[in-house]
Amino acid sequence: HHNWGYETGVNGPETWHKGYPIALGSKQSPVEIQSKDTEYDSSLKPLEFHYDPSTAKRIVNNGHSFNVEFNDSSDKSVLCGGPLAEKYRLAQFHFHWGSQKQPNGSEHTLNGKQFAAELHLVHWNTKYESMQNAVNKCDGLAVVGVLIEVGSHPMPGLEKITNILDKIQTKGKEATFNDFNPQDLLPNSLEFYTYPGSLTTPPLSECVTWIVLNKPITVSHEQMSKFYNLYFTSEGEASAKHMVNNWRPVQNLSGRKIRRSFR
Ligand SMILES: CCN[C@H]1CN(CCOCC)S(=O)(=O)c2sc(S(N)(=O)=O)cc21
Ligand SMILES: [Zn+2]
Repeated sequence: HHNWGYETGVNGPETWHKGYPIALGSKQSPVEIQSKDTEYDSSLKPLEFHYDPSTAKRIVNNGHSFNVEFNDSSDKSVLCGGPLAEKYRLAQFHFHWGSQKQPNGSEHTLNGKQFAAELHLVHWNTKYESMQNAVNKCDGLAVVGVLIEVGSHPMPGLEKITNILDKIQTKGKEATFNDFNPQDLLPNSLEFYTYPGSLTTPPLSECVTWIVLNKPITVSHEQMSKFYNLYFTSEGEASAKHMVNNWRPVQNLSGRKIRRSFR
């Protein structure tokens, strides 16, 4: 089952449980967030992003999305505060999106709305030696989810990314990607929702403290369309498949409480 993907009925989310039984677990992600059903928690601290742009290293098409990878061999780029009891190191960020025809591709939905796309900033708990160790601990990862809508204004912080995507069109391609601060991809407000969940792709480990920002960012149609030009498939593969609709549908909350940082 290492050829999981997003092709409905072939290797898509409905088939993942065959290789990863945890797919049927009770702490799966993403989920639908209904603000009215969340609980304001005054003990939640403000989120603190301490990112050093020099830790940005590489951008890679991994056949599922593209990852901007960071050097996580020291505490130079960390997330703390919010619901987190410890410091979490930034390892990578990536996106999930829809397609030209089916423009909605966010994973979390907010008050019944699915957004065009979603950014995931992936961090692992520094009390565990590595990401590998962290993914099998319930407090191993902290992923910040940023909802993305398409509007008339481009997102300046996204330009550096959309301008290099033509260098990593197919699976396995990579390019150097230095001097980038992911804070340039955040909305003005850091109000957030938080709940215990999982990776939204195999291995679907239930190791994630999810932190979903309440406000979306806005990118332009031109910026979004550059995502649709990527391929799931590697160069020269028989049938080329555009990298579109790489999102998992919402999963059952199964009694989980979603807390919010704002009244
Ligand atoms: C395509 C595989 N995606 C995985 C890869 N990693 C997990 C496995 O790592 C083993 C060392 S990950 O921790 O980088 C990660 S975070 C998310 S998400 N969409 O929930 O933010 C998915 C994934
Ligand atoms: Zn993701």
